[in-house]
Amino acid sequence: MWRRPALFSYWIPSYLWTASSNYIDLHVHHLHHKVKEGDTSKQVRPFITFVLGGPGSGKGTQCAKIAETFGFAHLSAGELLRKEISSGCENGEMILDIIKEGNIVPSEITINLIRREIELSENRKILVDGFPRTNENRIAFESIIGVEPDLVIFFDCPEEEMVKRLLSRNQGRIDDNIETIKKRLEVFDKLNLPVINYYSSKGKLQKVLSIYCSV
Ligand SMILES: Nc1ncnc2c1ncn2[C@@H]1O[C@H](COP(=O)(O)OP(=O)(O)O)[C@@H](O)[C@H]1O
Ligand SMILES: O=c1ccn([C@@H]2O[C@H](COP(=O)(O)OP(=O)(O)O)[C@@H](O)[C@H]2O)c(=O)[nH]1
Repeated sequence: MWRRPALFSYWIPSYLWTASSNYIDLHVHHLHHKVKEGDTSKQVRPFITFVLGGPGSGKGTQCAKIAETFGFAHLSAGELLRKEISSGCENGEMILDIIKEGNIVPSEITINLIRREIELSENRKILVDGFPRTNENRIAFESIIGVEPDLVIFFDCPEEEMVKRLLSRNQGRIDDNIETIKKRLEVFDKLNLPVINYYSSKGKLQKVLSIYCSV
């Protein structure tokens, strides 16, 4: 999909995360071959960061902070799917039924939404929040988009804390009820943890303890 530029003209950073009692500080440890400030060429391969974690672990909250602090574009897969539902498009009803049950939307639908956003964005530093949810999602992304993520951040959070946060999220979400939350937690354990383990084995995973993050 993107022409890989001669030599590496995209970011290959290594991040150092420091967790302390009530905040997380993200330090750029060193940067090699940094994309020049203001380089918005769509020909440059984007620097892709996947942000994973259980439901309510704080992915959206922390992505907003990372995006603001470090100038990333923030694409939330769940938000893109919810927009599809409210747009009344042909897949809307099917997506709604799947989200209500805490299940996973077919890869092709989610990936097409993510791809469209990446293509529309001038920003070459992209945070993909809440995707991939399954190994099947991951493999489909690699095959359709043709790239692997440069970095994967995992917000690790105790289950009881996630439940507490989701029940007080108060955003009127159809899936923030105890029955659907139980299902989402099961799906996370069964399908998303293997993705997290996969990226850990590839040396791409940065684990952050969510209880030490500030809102
Ligand atoms: N570190 C935190 N401490 C307490 N509450 C938090 C924290 N991070 C997020 N929250 C709250 O928990 C809820 C879920 O967070 P959110 O970022 O939406 O999670 P996710 O995107 O992983 O589902 C939100 O109401 C948010 O304000
Ligand atoms: O790649 C994705 C991302 C989200 N979802 C669906 O959208 C819901 C909400 O996801 P989101 O990331 O917004 O919230 P979280 O469950 O992490 O709180 C999930 O339970 C899934 O049903 C999906 O099917 N594929």
